[in-house]
Amino acid sequence: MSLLSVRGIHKHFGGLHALKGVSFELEEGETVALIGPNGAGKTTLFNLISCEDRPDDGEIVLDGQRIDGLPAHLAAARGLARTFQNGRVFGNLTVLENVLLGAHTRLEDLTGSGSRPGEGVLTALREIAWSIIQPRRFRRMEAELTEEVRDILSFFGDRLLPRLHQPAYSLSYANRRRTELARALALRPRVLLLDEPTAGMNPTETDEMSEVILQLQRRGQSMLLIEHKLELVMAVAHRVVALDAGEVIVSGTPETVRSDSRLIEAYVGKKQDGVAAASAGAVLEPSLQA
Ligand SMILES: Nc1ncnc2c1ncn2[C@@H]1O[C@H](COP(=O)(O)OP(=O)(O)OP(=O)(O)O)[C@@H](O)[C@H]1O
Repeated sequence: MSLLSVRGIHKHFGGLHALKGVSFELEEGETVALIGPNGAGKTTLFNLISCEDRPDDGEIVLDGQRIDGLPAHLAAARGLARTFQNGRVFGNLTVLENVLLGAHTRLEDLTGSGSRPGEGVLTALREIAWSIIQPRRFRRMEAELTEEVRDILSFFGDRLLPRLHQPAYSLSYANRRRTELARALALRPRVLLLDEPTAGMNPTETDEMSEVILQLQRRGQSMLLIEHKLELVMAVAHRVVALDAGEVIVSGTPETVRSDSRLIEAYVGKKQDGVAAASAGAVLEPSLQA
């Protein structure tokens, strides 16, 4: 049984049929890259898998259980964590606080508080009460979580650790994106969804992120990755699923997908008749930006 199964997903936005029966699998420990030109439906698919939106048809199964249509916080509790294309951190919180937020779902499990949308104040009161009733246990847990945050931040070398207590607004763009990824990792996700983790990064930062992804892979982390940079896809993906206009046009190993004429067609927008030697790699390097 696959860790994540996406089966026959359809999504409409008014008259636009954004996803047309998309299916693919993610196995335990695998990194699958979702590629495709702008507007292909990649982010829409991420929004459905992370349960920020629900499909019109089809099903999404994590570890044998359907998750499509669940509230997003329950999907997170089942082990889905994501990062966003534009990077989302809380500017006024420190790096430590931002990453601790990622562990919040697990903290709730321990305290039994289990927040729901609209219950923010009640949840906070319950947690404060809990910390007063069991201060030693709470402090121990906090110390353990802080240690865990340090461990996660060490993935990024000395990029974040020395900045543990700095507010996120004072960080560079690349460090804010690293902080966001660290927060997702603090959830200890079964499946990590990375939406263009190197967008806006320079080549050195991109190489570093590629190394982080490979490190996560070695630890057995299962990942779905949206990425336009072909070099990064080739370096980290076990398999590639290429979308165009809401449909899977080709899937397979990076090498086979890269040289598939359907991918070239999707990006270039017309048949490459007579271009015998062309491969998607040759046509699309250095990035898959449409
Ligand atoms: N909330 C929405 N309302 C209306 N249309 C939407 C909405 N979200 C996405 N779309 C449309 O659905 C299609 C797929 O968009 P999506 O953002 O998923 O593509 P993408 O492959 O992620 O593109 P990009 O690489 O540019 O991020 C596009 O035509 C987009 O305009």
